[in-house]
Amino acid sequence: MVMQSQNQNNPILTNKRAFKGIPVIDLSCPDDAKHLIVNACQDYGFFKVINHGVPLWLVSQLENETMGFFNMRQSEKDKYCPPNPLGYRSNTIGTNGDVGWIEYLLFTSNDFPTNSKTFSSVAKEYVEAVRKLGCEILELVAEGLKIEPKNVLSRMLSDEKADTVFRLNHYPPCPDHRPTTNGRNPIGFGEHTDPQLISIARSNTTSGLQICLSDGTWVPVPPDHTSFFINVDDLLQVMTNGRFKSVRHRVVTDKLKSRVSMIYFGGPPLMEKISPIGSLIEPGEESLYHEFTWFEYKSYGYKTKLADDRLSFFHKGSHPLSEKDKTVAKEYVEALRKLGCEILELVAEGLKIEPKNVLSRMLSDEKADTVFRLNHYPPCPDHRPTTNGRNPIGFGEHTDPQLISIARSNTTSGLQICLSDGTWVPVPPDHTSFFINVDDLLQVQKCKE
Ligand SMILES: C=C1C[C@]23C[C@@]1(O)CC[C@H]2[C@@]12CC[C@H](O)[C@@](C)(C(=O)O1)[C@H]2[C@@H]3C(=O)O
Ligand SMILES: O=C(O)CCC(=O)C(=O)O
Ligand SMILES: [Fe+2]
Repeated sequence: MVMQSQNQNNPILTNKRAFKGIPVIDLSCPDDAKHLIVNACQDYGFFKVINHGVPLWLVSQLENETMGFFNMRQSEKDKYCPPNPLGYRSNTIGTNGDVGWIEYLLFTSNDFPTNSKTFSSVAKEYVEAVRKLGCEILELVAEGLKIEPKNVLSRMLSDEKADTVFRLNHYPPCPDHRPTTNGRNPIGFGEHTDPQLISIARSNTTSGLQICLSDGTWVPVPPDHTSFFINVDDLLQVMTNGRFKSVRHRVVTDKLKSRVSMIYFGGPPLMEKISPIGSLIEPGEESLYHEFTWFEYKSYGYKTKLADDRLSFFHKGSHPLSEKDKTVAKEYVEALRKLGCEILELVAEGLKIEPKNVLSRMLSDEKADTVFRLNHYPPCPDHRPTTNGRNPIGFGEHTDPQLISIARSNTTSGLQICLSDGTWVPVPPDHTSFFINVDDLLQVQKCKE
């Protein structure tokens, strides 16, 4: 029997001739660098910089402090795990069910609460140094693209309200290193693009990072602990009207060595409006993206799963509803919102709480955070019950996080609810009625009474 080695499965080799390696940009020659950077951003959305000016002692000091933190006992590290996605976390990435063989510290601008004063101040100094490097690179991008003024991109990172994220990742050696069913090593950080403008990453000497080329093949990035790797992120793809590619990347684990990476994500101020830069829209071309604020993009993006294509939601050609359908949807949502208010007023009256609009006002507020969802569950041909004896799942069990949800379905059954004793009961469909769910916030409101 011939055993297939992992490399034989690996599409990188089939494409080896086409890919010439990760572009290396020497920042000590800015005149060459600006053109090379533009090419790299167009071809791969990824490149490495050398002679970057960030002191290596600062980089090593931060790596030492970082390992000092991750080497602490689990119970100590768990103390830095606040109820939001910032701070220390292990195994979970984001808040939407993604997991990885990883532990990390996640910080937002200028605030690096850690176990030691030295660690926090070294992190601060490091972020300031890489932010400057980010500005330098974005100015070279502007020069290379001939866009004026040359700080049009970099000013978003230097703005005092810039929304910076800083992340320290630790991927411990992964002992159970059997390749998964698709022949790949277990995942440390699943495939994704970074939502910001640019990301600046430095790792230790352990490999694992891979980037996805435009033809869909994945290539490993040879580690280089003295250099920085630069990613084009989603916003830069939008601002260049798709000329630059936001690079899809992932990290696979190593069986023996632990990997540490430190990544600065350069985001603009939350209220910054993002749209393609006029001079980059070629004659005869159209703006590919709707205008949005970074706040809107981030709020949407942080509700998605890691691997999702967040940009497609803001892509002009791909709005799922026609103009006519959008008007109908708007009218429908407005009618349901009114129904929701009426029900919440009846709830207030029933509970004898005053004033009677105490709940309903939250839906009628002009800033109310409404979500509207249209689901389609195609017939599922492979309808063998799963191992637990149930039919295949269309939408897994959950509670809705809002105040109330108002649902209508066609005549196909499928919805089930869980009773307080844990039994599941089917909801007979009724396409002329609405079904009302008590959501998480209404449960909390009620407990407060
Ligand atoms: C699953 C997620 C984790 C993430 C927020 C998101 O909902 C989708 C984008 C993810 C990402 C990727 C780049 C950065 O590591 C990060 C901090 C970011 O800004 O977007 C993470 C988010 C996270 O880990 O919270
Ligand atoms: O660890 C790495 O090198 C990459 C991690 C990453 O992509 C991220 O933190 O967004
Ligand atoms: Fe990333």
